[in-house]
Amino acid sequence: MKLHYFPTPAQANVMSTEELRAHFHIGGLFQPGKVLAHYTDLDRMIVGAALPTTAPLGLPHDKELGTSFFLERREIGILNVGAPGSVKVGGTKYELGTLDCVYVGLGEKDVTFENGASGQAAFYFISTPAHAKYPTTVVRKADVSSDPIGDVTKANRRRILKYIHIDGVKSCQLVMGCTEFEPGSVWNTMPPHVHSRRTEIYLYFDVADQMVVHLMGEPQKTRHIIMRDREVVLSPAWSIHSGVGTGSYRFVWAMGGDNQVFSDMDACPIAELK
Ligand SMILES: O=C[C@H](O)[C@@H](O)CC(=O)C(=O)O
Ligand SMILES: [Zn+2]
Repeated sequence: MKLHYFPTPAQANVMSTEELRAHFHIGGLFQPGKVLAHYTDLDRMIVGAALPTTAPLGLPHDKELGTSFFLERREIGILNVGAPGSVKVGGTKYELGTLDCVYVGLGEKDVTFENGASGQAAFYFISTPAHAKYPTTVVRKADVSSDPIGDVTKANRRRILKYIHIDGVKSCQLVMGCTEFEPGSVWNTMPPHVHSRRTEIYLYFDVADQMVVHLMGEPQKTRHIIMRDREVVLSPAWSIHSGVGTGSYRFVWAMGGDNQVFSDMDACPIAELK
């Protein structure tokens, strides 16, 4: 499991494109027949993907974890960004349609990913340290309702679908969901914000052959990273995390850290961005 250590804001401000990408961007996470995961120093979040083909795949238990199995001291949120597939937890099989999610709590030894009939299931996961066990729970996309926010004239009309959060599926610290847009809207998280209490990881997907220009960095010293389909960007506490697509896209956001209240964020007014 690759370990990610973060530069300071001052270091990030002067990095080259290549250096910035090496620290904050993860590509190639979805590989047929493999489970790949990266261990970050963002609230010790592990980000990964499982792309089962014919055989089921299990969670890794690499030495970086220091435990005898992946969820011994952790919880995990798994979201299917592909066609239907299933996740088996203990003896129970959970069928997950596109954009369905399963939360699995501390202590579950056997978690496996299985492909569905179409052969295109794609599981994305985020795991955070946990200190109590919450029940394994499936959250279906159809059951996650949300009123749209933003404004078509600002190209940011979108729905924030919250799956694992304080008023939904309970967790120790993980907060996880997905944002999708109304046709023609392409800006996420604009105006941007920071939240020093929590760190955040984005997975951009359904980007097709377009790109998302992801804005990061301190609000008055922004940098950008070009994102392609199924790529991940890491956002430390001091960084904004916002993006604009050249076409339609969706993204999964996930946070670890202190306060789980979604609205607890410090806005960065557009007029003050640099
Ligand atoms: O802290 C919250 C996260 O940054 C995202 O949920 C924001 C987002 O999806 C959006 O505004 O489009
Ligand atoms: Zn945020």
